[in-house]
Amino acid sequence: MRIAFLGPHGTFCEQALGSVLDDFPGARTEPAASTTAALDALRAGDAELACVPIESSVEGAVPATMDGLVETPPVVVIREILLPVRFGVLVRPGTTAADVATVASHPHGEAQTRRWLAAHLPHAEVRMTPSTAAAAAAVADGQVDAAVCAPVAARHYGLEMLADGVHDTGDAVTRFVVVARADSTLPAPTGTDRTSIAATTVNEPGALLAILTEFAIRGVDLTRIESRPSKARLGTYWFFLDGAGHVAEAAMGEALAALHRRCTDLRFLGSYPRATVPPGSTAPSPPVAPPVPGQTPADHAAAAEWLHALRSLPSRAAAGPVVG
Ligand SMILES: O=C(O)C(=O)Cc1ccccc1
Repeated sequence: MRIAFLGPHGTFCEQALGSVLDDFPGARTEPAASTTAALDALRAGDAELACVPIESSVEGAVPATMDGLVETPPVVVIREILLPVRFGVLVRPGTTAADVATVASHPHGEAQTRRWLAAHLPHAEVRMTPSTAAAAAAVADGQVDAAVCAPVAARHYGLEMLADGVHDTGDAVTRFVVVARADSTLPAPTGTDRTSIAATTVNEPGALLAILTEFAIRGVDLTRIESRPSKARLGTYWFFLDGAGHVAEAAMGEALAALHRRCTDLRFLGSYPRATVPPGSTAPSPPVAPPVPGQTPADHAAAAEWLHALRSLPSRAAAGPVVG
């Protein structure tokens, strides 16, 4: 099995994937030049899975991933990974801060170190690269003077650390997803799962509220909401929603069925185990709402059983029209 990931070697994405690789025995990891390229490799059949960053606790969504998830042919998330991130500034050996005229990073790397860069390298021009490790490679090639990236990139590209721990906000966590083609198998429910969808709806007052209500009335804890342009015309959007639960469970399944009746387009983007921050990190895991009384899986099962019993009562043919 081939797993494409946001490369080159030395990205946070590679670290995230490495942390779950034992669960994909025999997998071969293959660096892709960008998030879009990793998802394209998956869709083209050049990889069976793709691992890409989807959001960070500091900078929010990774737009290329959100957009890539709703392209066709359809893909689904089968796994999420939470990785605490720490940034360093890497340079060619012997470079001092005074020598740094250009510094490169992934947009999320720049966003998470903006204040540090303004304070310590105020005259450096900041350039964007498809990944933090691509920035490190550009330093090694002499295209830029410094990279904001994972400290581990130093040994991949023969660089040295000019400064470590340069992030503006401590305890930053990035969420990565492992994505498969939609015709592959669905992860079995674990009891602590997350389901992702993307929906479009008509433009009328209350349309989004109606979508949210389908989850609320079934006690589904929504864990994320994002919107992205549909790209068809200005003012039309995909709404991306994540909720606690698995499509195989009654509450989530019924909510999705209701959305199918209500939305102009609905994409199922996967049900997969909810990740926590790895042990040893001081960063907190995402919050989880307690179950709503009357809406637990056991409550749904009891209600379904009751309905099934009602429907199993012997039925009588309806009386025909009275003639004469
Ligand atoms: O570029 C990388 O190394 C990535 O994996 C994407 C990213 C960039 C910045 C913070 C977290 C993840």
